[in-house]
Amino acid sequence: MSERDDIYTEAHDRVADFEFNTAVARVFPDMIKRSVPGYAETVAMSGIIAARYAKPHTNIYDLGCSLGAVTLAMRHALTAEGCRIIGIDNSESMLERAGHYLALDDEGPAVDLVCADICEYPIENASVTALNFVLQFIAPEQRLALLSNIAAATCQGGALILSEKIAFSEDEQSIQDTLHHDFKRANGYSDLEIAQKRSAIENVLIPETEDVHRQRLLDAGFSNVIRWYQCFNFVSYLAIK
Ligand SMILES: Nc1ncnc2c1ncn2[C@@H]1O[C@H](C[S@+](CC[C@H]([NH3+])C(=O)[O-])CC(=O)[O-])[C@@H](O)[C@H]1O
Ligand SMILES: O=C(O)C(=O)Cc1ccccc1
Repeated sequence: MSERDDIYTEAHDRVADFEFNTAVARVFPDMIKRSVPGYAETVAMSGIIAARYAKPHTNIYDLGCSLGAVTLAMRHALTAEGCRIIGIDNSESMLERAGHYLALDDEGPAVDLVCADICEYPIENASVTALNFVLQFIAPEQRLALLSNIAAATCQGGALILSEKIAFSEDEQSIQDTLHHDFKRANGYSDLEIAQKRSAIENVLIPETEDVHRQRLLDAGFSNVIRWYQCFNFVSYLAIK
């Protein structure tokens, strides 16, 4: 089992920007489970959706794969013949650990893990791509280019599975934030941990509204966007080419 996330327990005068370093990789399964409401369901359903949209002899991408949770969910669910799964992350600490999990798993199609920036990596012959809580970490001005690359590489009838922390109008924002913080508190995070993590991610994780996400997915070349899951401010979309 993963170690407990105690990264923000001590008080700091100045909280550094959040990074996917070795300390975060070590506690990541605990951190994401206690921080993202519905994370386990999102991962499991990404496998179910990938199986429905995967086409034989295409590539299945997990962009920003971290420890490979979605990579493995897709690997276990796929039934289309001759697919290749490619998990990409630019954090060496994450990928090294993903490699250990993958080595314990031998069920399903071939998986390649690649250490690269997803904004630079060539995506080709895709039927399914997952971006599970990753686009939110890409600079907003780079998001359309990334989604356009994915759409251009995706075959007709293929899909993008996109999960994000999203933003709302002012009134709803404060309700959703309060409920998210209640969720974190119920999972054992103190008010200090919640406040320090909040300032660490402030300039690093940039949420956008549902309208912005939907319009950009259409502009990128997807023809249909549906919301298939929401728990508080964490939402999952299916964009179909
Ligand atoms: N430019 C980039 N290129 C490659 N990787 C990147 C980049 N920017 C960020 N990352 C990677 O995106 C991942 C985001 S976590 C994804 C969870 C996973 N999908 C999961 O379903 O468990 C989400 C979270 O921590 O909230 C990290 O591993 C980063 O290194
Ligand atoms: O912890 C938070 O407040 C989040 O928004 C989710 C999260 C989960 C893991 C790393 C960074 C952000």
